[in-house]
Amino acid sequence: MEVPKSTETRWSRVAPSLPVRNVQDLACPEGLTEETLRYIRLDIQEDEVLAEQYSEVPVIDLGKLFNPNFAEEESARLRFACEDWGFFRLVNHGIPEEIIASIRTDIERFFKLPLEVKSDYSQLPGDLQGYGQSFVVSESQTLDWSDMFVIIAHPAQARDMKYWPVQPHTFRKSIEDYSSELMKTTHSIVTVIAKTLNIDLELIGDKYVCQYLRMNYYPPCMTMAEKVLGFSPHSDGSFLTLLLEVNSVEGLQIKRRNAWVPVKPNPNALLVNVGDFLEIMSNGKYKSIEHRVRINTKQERLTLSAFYVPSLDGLVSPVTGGAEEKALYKTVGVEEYSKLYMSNKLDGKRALDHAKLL
Ligand SMILES: O=C(O)CCC(=O)C(=O)O
Ligand SMILES: [Fe+2]
Repeated sequence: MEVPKSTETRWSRVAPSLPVRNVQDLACPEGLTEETLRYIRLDIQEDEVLAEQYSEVPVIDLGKLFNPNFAEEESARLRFACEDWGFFRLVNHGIPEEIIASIRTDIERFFKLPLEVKSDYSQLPGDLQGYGQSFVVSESQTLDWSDMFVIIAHPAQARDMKYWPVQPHTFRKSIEDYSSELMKTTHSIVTVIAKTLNIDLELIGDKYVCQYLRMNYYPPCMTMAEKVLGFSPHSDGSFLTLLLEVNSVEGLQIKRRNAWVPVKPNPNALLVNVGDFLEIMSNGKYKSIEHRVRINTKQERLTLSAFYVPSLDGLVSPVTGGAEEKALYKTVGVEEYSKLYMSNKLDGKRALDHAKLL
């Protein structure tokens, strides 16, 4: 897969950084201060939370997708998951346990480093790479009760990176190992997705060339957990996203039939979701679903999201099944769409709504 060299610098124009406070450093105050009060959200949707649907997120077994005895049935389940939920749990994903264990440990260690050390990482060259305050966030995220560290980790691009974080000292290896394993897993899923949509794999080939790893840290908040959000409601501006729950503290909720469904962490699985570009390409058959993160009163939540994004030069068009199926989306330029996604010019709508044909 070709990865355009210019991607890194162009991203800084697509997604300029907004200054945000380091939330972990606010140190879960016992009382409210002026600084923490600004995180109180008046817009937390009071939609129903359906805790009883907790365990219903579809589970897909990657092994079965490639086992001739089960492939047909499992692919049908995958199709249902993408159509009806936009999310699924991936079990039997094939990533060696040691690799997952190392990345988990290193992410935990990373967020425990003193603020000065982590902040140094925000000065690293490479635009889409940085920690906390100086890093790219969209306008709606400036009030999020969380910190993040993002790194471009597509193996081909990562090799060109000259400066890697040196603490924890195994960080680079953990990231590289996880990243390349995950790339293989993603390729397998995409192969099946292409089949279920009856789309030539070649047509999808350039839709998941860039992999961005984003480590999320959601500090607990004793005094006002109910009033803050770790991550504002959003759908992902990716083709596909694969989430690893670094620890098992809950918080993620997904929108389903106008209610929020909490997702129970599963240490042995990944959580996969359809992103905006896949919704467009599937002409709306597969859904890029809104999700958000709530905050815990006592425990920190740690996750690692991997976003698979098309090359900035590319275009994404809806693929229709023939003359009788009308296109419901415009063809979008990836760069232009990403700019819109990151901007605050969405008038309360999602970027995806701008891609829909009326
Ligand atoms: O941390 C989570 O559970 C969700 C993160 C997420 O939605 C994202 O990174 O886009
Ligand atoms: Fe997300």
